[in-house]
Amino acid sequence: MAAVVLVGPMGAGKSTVGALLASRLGVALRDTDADIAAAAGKSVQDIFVDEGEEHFRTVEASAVAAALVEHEGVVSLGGGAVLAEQTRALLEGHTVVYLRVGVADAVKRVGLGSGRPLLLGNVRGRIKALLEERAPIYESVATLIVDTDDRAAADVADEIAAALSGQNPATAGNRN
Ligand SMILES: Nc1ncnc2c1ncn2[C@@H]1O[C@H](COP(=O)(O)OP(=O)(O)OP(=O)(O)O)[C@@H](O)[C@H]1O
Ligand SMILES: O=C(O)C1=C[C@@H](O)[C@@H](O)[C@H](O)C1
Ligand SMILES: [Mg+2]
Repeated sequence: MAAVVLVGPMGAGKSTVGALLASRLGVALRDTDADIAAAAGKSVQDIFVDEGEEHFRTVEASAVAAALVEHEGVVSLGGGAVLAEQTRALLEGHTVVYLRVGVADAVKRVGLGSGRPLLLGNVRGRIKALLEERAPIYESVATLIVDTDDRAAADVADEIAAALSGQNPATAGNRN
């Protein structure tokens, strides 16, 4: 079973913080976007273009279910993985960290949005809408919420590692 699961929108830093956190905890990172791309033999973006978002979400739900059971380290989910009811149910009982990010920082971090099919055409507008729509969903699955705006990824990873080891109980355990 996964030790800790990272959720949050595109640009929150799930993959980046996930790698740093895994190294602090001495475990491996499993990133479900990477799993899906490896299994399909093509990028997430190409899966969206060739097979469509609905197909991607079906594959994603299976990839997340497998990762949560099989992987004992850090699991970083794709930004939209929590849209699946099955995934939200599977997250119950896990330590789930919501990496929160505001529109400005998310836009800065994703740049032109390359490789992120849902941002094509209007990066800022799409990010703003996705953050608004999804914030309550991320909050509902989170056992810990960590703000990432104006912070280095290493600092975010340090806070999570400290909270997990019980050094910072004030920020731990705030499941909504
Ligand atoms: N706290 C941070 N401060 C500054 N830059 C960051 C921070 N976290 C991540 N980044 C940068 O932002 C970009 C996006 O980060 P990352 O790919 O980890 O996001 P993600 O949450 O995994 O997004 P996606 O849902 O698209 O997979 C990367 O270039 C990364 O280096
Ligand atoms: O927020 C989203 O819906 C997505 C985020 C990425 O991690 C990828 O899973 C894909 O680009 C979709
Ligand atoms: Mg990622």
